[in-house]
Amino acid sequence: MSVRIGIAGIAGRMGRLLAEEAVAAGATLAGGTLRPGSAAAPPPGVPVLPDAAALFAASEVVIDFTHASAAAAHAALAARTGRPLVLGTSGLSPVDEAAVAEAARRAPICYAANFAPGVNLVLAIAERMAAALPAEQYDAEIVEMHHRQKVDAPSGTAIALGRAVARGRGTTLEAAGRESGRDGHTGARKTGAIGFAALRGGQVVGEHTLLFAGASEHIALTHRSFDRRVYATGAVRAALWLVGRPPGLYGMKDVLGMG
Ligand SMILES: NC(=O)C1=CN([C@@H]2O[C@H](COP(=O)(O)OP(=O)(O)OC[C@H]3O[C@@H](n4cnc5c(N)ncnc54)[C@H](OP(=O)(O)O)[C@@H]3O)[C@@H](O)[C@H]2O)C=CC1
Ligand SMILES: O=C(O)C1=N[C@H](C(=O)O)C[C@H](O)C1
Repeated sequence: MSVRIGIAGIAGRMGRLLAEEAVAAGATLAGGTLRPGSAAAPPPGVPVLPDAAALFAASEVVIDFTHASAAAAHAALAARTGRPLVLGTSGLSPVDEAAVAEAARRAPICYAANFAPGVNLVLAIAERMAAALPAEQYDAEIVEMHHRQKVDAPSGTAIALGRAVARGRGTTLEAAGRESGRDGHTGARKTGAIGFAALRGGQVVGEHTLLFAGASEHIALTHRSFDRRVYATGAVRAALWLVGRPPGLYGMKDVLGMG
């Protein structure tokens, strides 16, 4: 019997690709949801379910690439039903992330800023680079560029890169401090802070560069996605991996065996 996958936000850019990739992986599409009140057209042949509760009831695993405002409710449904959840949505607040972590005590949840395998390798390398390059000598700056429709900034991946740098330096992103959106009389850059710059334009799928800027040298690590299908393939892989796992908060590195 093939795994029944449900897709929240079925009419979105990612929702449509997730439906295609789920079928390509041999899964059955249990159905999808639209934003409440939305008039968007779902991909042909995919059953549209009335709400997220119906989606969880019909599915063995649910994939959510929607909007941050929906993440906590989807995580709560995962906890209530025990059904696995793959969460790719970005822009979650600390409160939303705490709700996801709490839900993961009762259901397996795979939450990842980026489901592309290459990005997860970059995150691991970023942590090692940060451990080797002292914060007093190398300023860490993260630059990302995305399509003009993206609604959150900096991207989830940029924040994950910042967290990886902070971990490598034995601290947290909150303690290191974020410097974003510099404009006007900002004062000098703080030593140890992690800088973020977000560019938006055209149809850029996703580009991230982590720069370590020293007085005499720069070292840059760049990842570029050319096709967002790479995220859909990774998320479906995560969904199939998650079925039958015990409750817990997993990441794409666990799916890839890099945990
Ligand atoms: N982790 C990763 O690897 C990746 C993460 N993402 C993230 O995934 C999210 C979606 O991206 P993308 O597909 O480009 O965005 P889209 O806006 O194209 O798709 C999101 C879809 O979700 C719908 N939606 C919003 N709220 C709900 C809800 N409560 N229930 C059901 N559907 C809802 C939207 O409807 P409507 O348009 O009517 O508002 C829209 O159709 C973003 O947060 C993005 O950053 C994207 C790519 C990779
Ligand atoms: O919105 C997008 O498109 C993407 N969002 C994710 C993010 O915020 O990091 C992943 C990828 O960069 C594409």
